[in-house]
Amino acid sequence: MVLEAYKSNLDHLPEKNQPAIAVHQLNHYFGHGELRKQALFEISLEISPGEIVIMTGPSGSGKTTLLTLMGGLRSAQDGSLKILGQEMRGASKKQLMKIRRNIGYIFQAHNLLTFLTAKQNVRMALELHEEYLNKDMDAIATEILTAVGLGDRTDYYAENLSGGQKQRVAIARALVSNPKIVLADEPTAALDKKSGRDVVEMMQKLAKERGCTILLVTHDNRILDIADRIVYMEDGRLAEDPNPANP
Ligand SMILES: Nc1ncnc2c1ncn2[C@@H]1O[C@H](COP(=O)(O)OP(=O)(O)OP(=O)(O)O)[C@@H](O)[C@H]1O
Repeated sequence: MVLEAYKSNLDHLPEKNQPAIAVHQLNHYFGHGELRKQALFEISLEISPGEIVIMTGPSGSGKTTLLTLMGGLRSAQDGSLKILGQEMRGASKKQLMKIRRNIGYIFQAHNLLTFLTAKQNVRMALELHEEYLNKDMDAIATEILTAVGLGDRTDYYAENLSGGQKQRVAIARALVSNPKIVLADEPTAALDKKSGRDVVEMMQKLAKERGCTILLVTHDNRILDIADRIVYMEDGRLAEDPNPANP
């Protein structure tokens, strides 16, 4: 009953008015007792549906911690964190799972299964969603791989693809089920300048076509221009970049 109510809450989400991500006074701590260390301090941030936000800032400033909290990959401890209207603090495992199905994840180490083909890697993401089980998942996987420029590589094993191609497969895999949110952590870190640029432009294009919200963590100044907005993290605190055109 509760789950049903929650499902209908998600299905009828007033997307235009409600932020995709709403963070309010979020604190996060690692360790216990004397070793307890605060990593995030009073973070507040709202991201609208369809918005592309880049988070940047020095190493160790808390970017990955915040991203994994938003992805429901670690538990929110203090403050409020709403993803697609669902409060993540105190959420049940079921609620977290439901939210995770609406999120695509792209990490630096693309995490492809190297013994599967590009198409099989993308298909796996669809198999997690009941609504695709009766559909032609191979055709859907092929379509998105073509959209990221890999139409002629669908049957290549991931281990035989270049770094840039693997990252494009990871993008196809993250976006194939039309997630409402994509969280990307340093998606260009392992790529040369041209491949990095291609990959983020691909993400930007697919996200805009599909109305998907993107939060992307990067140190890569060359890709800041794809963002609608840039936020800056330092020492666990967040600030809107005062001058995003000249990082
Ligand atoms: N599992 C953990 N246990 C203890 N401390 C942690 C843990 N994960 C992160 N930290 C600490 O929290 C702080 C923020 O780390 P985080 O990885 O979020 O930073 P970051 O901005 O993503 O850094 P980078 O750009 O290097 O990835 C750092 O001081 C880090 O040492």
